[in-house]
Amino acid sequence: MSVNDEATGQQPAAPYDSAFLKACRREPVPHTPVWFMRQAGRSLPEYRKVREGTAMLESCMRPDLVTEITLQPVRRHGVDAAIYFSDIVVPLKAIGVDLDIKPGVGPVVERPIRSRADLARLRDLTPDDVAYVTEAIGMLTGELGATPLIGFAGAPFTLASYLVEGGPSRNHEHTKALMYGDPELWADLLDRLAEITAAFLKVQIEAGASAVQLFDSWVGALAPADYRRSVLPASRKVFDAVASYGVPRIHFGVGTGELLGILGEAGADVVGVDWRVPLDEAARRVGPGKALQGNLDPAVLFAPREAVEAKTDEVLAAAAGLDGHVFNLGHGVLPTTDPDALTRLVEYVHTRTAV
Ligand SMILES: Cc1c2[nH]c(c1CCC(=O)O)Cc1[nH]c(c(CCC(=O)O)c1C)Cc1[nH]c(c(CCC(=O)O)c1C)Cc1[nH]c(c(C)c1CCC(=O)O)C2
Repeated sequence: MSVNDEATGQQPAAPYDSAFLKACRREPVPHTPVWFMRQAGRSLPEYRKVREGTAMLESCMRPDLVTEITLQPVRRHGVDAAIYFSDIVVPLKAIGVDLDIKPGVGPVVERPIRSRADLARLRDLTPDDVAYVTEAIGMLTGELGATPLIGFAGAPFTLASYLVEGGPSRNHEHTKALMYGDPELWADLLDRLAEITAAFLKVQIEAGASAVQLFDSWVGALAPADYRRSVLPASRKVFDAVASYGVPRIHFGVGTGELLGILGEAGADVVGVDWRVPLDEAARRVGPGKALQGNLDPAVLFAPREAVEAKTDEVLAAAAGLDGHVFNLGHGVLPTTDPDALTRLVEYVHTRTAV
């Protein structure tokens, strides 16, 4: 029996029939589905316990740990989807980029990529490079039963920002210097990253992921014209490469209010929205034919329960007229969030939206 059926004793239906995938396909749902970006991670004591003594990247390569950590938030919160436990830099590590994830800092790249010679170091990703992903997803889909698994990857711009800066960056100055200063090298770098990303998403879908999310977390740093010229072609290439599988494709970035219309053009079926733009306004900007995902401010979870419920009602009211809504936070779960507040939130959204 799968993790979510133990409570009900019901026979699992297929992930295809889940509220999450129905909402992504803009079909009627029994309740608004909920999952949280970064639901698997530091807000959970059981996560900290199993991660003890194992470095982040090493845990991503251990199918037993990946399976356990991915399942933890499904068991605890009853979310409508699992997200595969990994990190956006895992495929880069897999092709030999000398990087590490430093606790409290994020991904750090030993030798940043800033020249044509550096670019030559980014080789193709083959399924054999990430055999542990195929193995872990096989284990996971068995355990998850009817609960869908979301695969993910970092989008070319966000990956490039780590590779070019050499680590996390507030202003992305080296990244933008390359983008404006050597457009040809920039385009080749993003194209290379699009190929690696597409290959990584294909591995996850072929292993059993029911949907994929492309995280372009830092793309909100760009003006719309620069996004259109210098980033959109690479993101579109990723979405096109996985279109034929027919699994929903989600596209998310932070601070993308001014980009929402163009983000829609990259090809996703679902557009993720941070908390700065209400969902009804986001729907006008994205245009018809796409579901939306979001968008409660993750910091709201630090307020008393009544305030969380009031802010959740605002999100649900703005989502009322949408053609497909997946409830999520506007960005990842903050590490010091009370896990019980997340469990209550799932229950609250399910109750308020049950038909
Ligand atoms: C930009 C980005 C990264 N990684 C990711 C993004 C895009 C999402 C976003 O915008 O938040 C994506 C990511 N990273 C992780 C997941 C797991 C799945 C999930 O639960 O969402 C996902 C989807 C695990 C992780 N990735 C990381 C952790 C923390 C490491 C730990 O627990 O020791 C986890 C659980 C490390 C990481 N990796 C990265 C950062 C900024 C950090 C945090 C650094 C820190 O504060 O320690 C790069």
